[in-house]
Amino acid sequence: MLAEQQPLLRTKGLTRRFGGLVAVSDLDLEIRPREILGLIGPNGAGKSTTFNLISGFYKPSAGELFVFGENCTGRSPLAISRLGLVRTFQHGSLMRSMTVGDNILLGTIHGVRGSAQRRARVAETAEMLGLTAYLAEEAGNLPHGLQRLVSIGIAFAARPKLLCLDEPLTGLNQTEVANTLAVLERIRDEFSCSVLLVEHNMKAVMRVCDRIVVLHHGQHLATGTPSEIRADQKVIEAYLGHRHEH
Ligand SMILES: Nc1ncnc2c1ncn2[C@@H]1O[C@H](COP(=O)(O)OP(=O)(O)OP(=O)(O)O)[C@@H](O)[C@H]1O
Repeated sequence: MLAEQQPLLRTKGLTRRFGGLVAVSDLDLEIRPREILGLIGPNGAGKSTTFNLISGFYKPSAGELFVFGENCTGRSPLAISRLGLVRTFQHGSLMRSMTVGDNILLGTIHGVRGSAQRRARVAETAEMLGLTAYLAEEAGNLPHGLQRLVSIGIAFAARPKLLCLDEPLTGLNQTEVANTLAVLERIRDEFSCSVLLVEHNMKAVMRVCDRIVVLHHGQHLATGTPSEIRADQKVIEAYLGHRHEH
């Protein structure tokens, strides 16, 4: 198989139990180069657990995780991030009392050598996110939507090959959502970076994702393009028929 056709990430039978509860069960999924993959499902479906398993924050109870072809099962989050998989956190990952520029600089620490190169990376990242005018502002003073973009900026400053975003649209207004989706498309198209998007905003997921994986009760329910998922009877019954946005 040609390198560019290999999935960036693949799970095989990935399982995580918490006591008697199986939060993720026997999950096979793959993330391909240059795609935005949505991970959706009702509350408690296992999305966050999957996200934590993929980024190394949880160890699987069973199954395997391959990142860029390497077996990463049981590896630490730092070891996995050094391969080029970077994640954000549901409630943002920024330092409120630091400037936007210094926040983005944090994201360059492991991946970029030399202060001039780091400054250039911060400037390029800020430009890409539309944050150049705010570089000297304290991050905590920015509107919520811009703070969320700064969190993406910190993660993207490392120039990952796979960017994993945990509910990046929560609390954003329509303009901010549209803005963030445009950023995700640029990340995919201009930097050839894949994005894993865990998100409850279905309209946004349907608009921006190339493919979508649906979980239900910790199990894989469906995978497909947005139009395939919208038309999937199992998905409509389990999820899309109800309104689970929050
Ligand atoms: N650390 C934990 N300890 C015990 N149970 C957990 C833990 N994390 C998750 N669970 C349980 O695992 C199941 C899956 O939870 P998870 O948070 O992965 O779902 P989710 O799809 O992300 O939900 P939401 O949309 O509400 O964020 C739930 O029943 C949850 O209560």
